[in-house]
Order: sequence, then structure tokens, then C-alpha cells
Amino acid sequence: MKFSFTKMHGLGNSYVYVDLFQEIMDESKLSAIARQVSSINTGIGSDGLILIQPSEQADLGMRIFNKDGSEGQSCGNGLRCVAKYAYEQGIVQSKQFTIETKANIVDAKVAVENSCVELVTINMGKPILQRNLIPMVGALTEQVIAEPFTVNGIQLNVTAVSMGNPHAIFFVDKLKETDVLEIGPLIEKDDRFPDGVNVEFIEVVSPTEINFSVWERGSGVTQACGTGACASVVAAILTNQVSKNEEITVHLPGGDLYIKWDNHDYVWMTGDAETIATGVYYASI
Ligand SMILES: N[C@@H](CCC[C@H](N)C(=O)O)C(=O)O
Repeated sequence: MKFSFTKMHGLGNSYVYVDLFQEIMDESKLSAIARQVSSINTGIGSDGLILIQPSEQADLGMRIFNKDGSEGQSCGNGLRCVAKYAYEQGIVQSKQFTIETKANIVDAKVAVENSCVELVTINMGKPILQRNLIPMVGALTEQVIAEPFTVNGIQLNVTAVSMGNPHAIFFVDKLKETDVLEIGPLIEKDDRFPDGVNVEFIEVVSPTEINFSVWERGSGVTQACGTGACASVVAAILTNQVSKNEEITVHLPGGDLYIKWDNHDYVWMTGDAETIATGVYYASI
């Protein structure tokens, strides 16, 4: 089996994109293909696989598979790349259009220079804060805001936010590499999160700036996570650590994202998206 692909990244969070307007893929093989293309040694090397596909509800749709083959409901960096691809390849003609994910339908807006998309803004929808919808077990409170959370004997406080996919956010005084590498994988698979969880460690720099690191569910450490950046800004506002209704700059290992939670309603994400390469992949499946 072979198929054409485009490799793209949003702040270093890279995926292999397959355009299902052009290609046909066997549903039963998607998970295995995601694992295969993600391998740096025997595949292309990426954080997973993203399918760009027709949609009945929106202008186009996307599906995201993590490095381990599990399917996620949404992907912020992926959405910006899909928006760039859709505009540059003529799937859409307007600079404003909608994209359907497993989680919701989002609005995308592209800023174009010399026919190239330079910047993408996505209305990511409203964050979900209800504990059972994150989902997270326990019934201490309906929302999970700075709740004591002990892991491996380490006492932390968790704020849980879903952007269509689950995020557990931990505020720390100073970011350390060991947080994501050692504690991240333990929390990802902690029983308190029945569907697993993306894990963010956040250092607040100023009322309009945060530093960010992530252990992604299904992919491990990545250079950036768009839904994670949105969830972290929501968590920082809920815990009164950054300004409300202002654009917050999120410094991720791969670069900056600009996030605004509009009057406790919609979350807006602005950032860039880059094309790395195109080619034909020969799958050994
Ligand atoms: N990198 C992504 C999120 C990808 C999915 C996530 N790992 C999950 O399983 O929920 C982003 O940019 O949002």
C-alpha cells in the first residue's frame, strides 16, 4: 500500500498529513499506519498521523492519530496546519471556513501573503470544565480547579480542562525537564482519568505570559500542543493567575502561541503552520 503525504508542523508539533480528498485509506489500518509513519527509524518521523477529509457538517474535516496509534478528538496545531493545507491546495477558496473534528466544528481564518498562509486563527470553541465530561473521576466538586493531586508521593494541585480532549494542568514555580519526563507518563495513565490525559506543566511569567511544557497522551513529550495551550490559559484564568479577556502569550518549547478566552466563552488560538515536505509513503501493511 502506498499513499501521498505532506509532513507539516505547528511550532515543532509535527504530523504526517494524508489528503483523503485524493487518497483512499483502509479504516482498519489507520492505527497501525499512524504508528508506522511516526517512527523516526522506519517511518517518516512525526508525533502522529492526521487525515484531511470531506465533511457533511463543515467545509472539511480532520482526524488525528497519536504516535501510539490511539485516536485523539482534537489537535490545535493540527487544525492550523489543516487550515493552511486546505487554503493553499484549493479545498476551500474563502479565507474563513469551518473544520470538523471528533470533538466539535471550529472556525478557521487564514492570513495570506503571496498565496501562502502565514498565520492561522482558530475559534477552538468553549472549554468543558465539568469533571465528568473531562472525564475525571471523583466527586469533590463539579469543576476541578487547583484540586490536591498526589502522584508517586509528590503533592501537586491539578486544574482539569477539556478542549474536546482532556488536559490536566499543573502550575509550578519553575519548569523542570523532569516534570514532563518523569511525572507526565504517570499522570497520562492515572486511573483518575479514565480516558487518559494530556499533561501540562505551566510557569506563570506575567499577567499576559506563561511558559509551557507538555507530555501528550499517546505521543509523549512534544514541542507544542495547541489544545494544551488553550486549556492552560483557561486554567490560568480560572486560578486568577493571568488577565481575563486579554491575549495571553504561551511560550512553548517550539515557539509562541497567542490565546484568548473571550469573556469566559470561546477560546481563540493564533499561530503559524509550516509545510516541511511532500512525498509518497510505502506502507509495509
Ligand atoms: N498536539 C495536539 C493534541 C493531539 C492529541 C492529544 N495527544 C490527545 O490524545 O488528546 C494539539 O496541538 O492540540
